[in-house]
Amino acid sequence: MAQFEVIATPLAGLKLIRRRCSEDSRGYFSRFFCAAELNAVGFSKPVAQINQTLTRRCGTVRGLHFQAPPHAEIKLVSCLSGRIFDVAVDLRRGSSTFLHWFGVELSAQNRESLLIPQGFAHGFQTLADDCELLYLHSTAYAPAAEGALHALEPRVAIDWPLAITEMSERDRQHPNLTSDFQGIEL
Ligand SMILES: Cc1cn([C@H]2C[C@H](O)[C@@H](COP(=O)(O)OP(=O)(O)O[C@H]3O[C@@H](C)C(=O)[C@@H](O)[C@H]3O)O2)c(=O)[nH]c1=O
Repeated sequence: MAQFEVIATPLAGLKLIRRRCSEDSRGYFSRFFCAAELNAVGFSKPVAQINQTLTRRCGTVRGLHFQAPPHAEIKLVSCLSGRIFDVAVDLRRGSSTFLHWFGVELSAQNRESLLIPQGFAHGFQTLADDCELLYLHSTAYAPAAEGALHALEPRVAIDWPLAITEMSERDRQHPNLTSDFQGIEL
């Protein structure tokens, strides 16, 4: 039996993954990652790195981040405690949804993850204090390949659910996109 329900989003290749779970009086069992099943729906490379973050304050935004080719990466983003509004932005050159964004609530309770293909920027806003995230990446961290968009980039115009309470100094400094930005050639 499939362990994941795979839900399409309006952005081709970007998928919401709902983990099934079996419960009994002790609690529950839920498969978190399965190479065979998730390869087939877009996590088509081995996991190269797993990262964990804790974000203390409700309303904090992290992102929007991506890695440029040849270090472009697939990410599976999950929220292990708390609630977040998770966002992916299509940066693929020539995409019919170029610069469109998709946002969804991820939480420990809904057991949903966002499977983000190469060519997308990613960010999130915490909807509660003390949000813990787990990221599975297909590519190792490559600081020289890091790219970013400002969370308030006007050409993307993300409708963040809450007032932004905190951002990193680095994320505050990202410049707006220039009018000639054509996206990422994968
Ligand atoms: C992203 C990353 C950062 N670092 C280092 C760099 C820095 O010293 C410290 C904190 O990095 P940052 O401030 O960039 O962390 P953060 O702003 O949380 O970055 C994350 O944001 C979200 C939205 C994502 O999608 C993630 O992939 C990642 O880019 O950790 C690693 O060692 N490995 C990594 O994979």
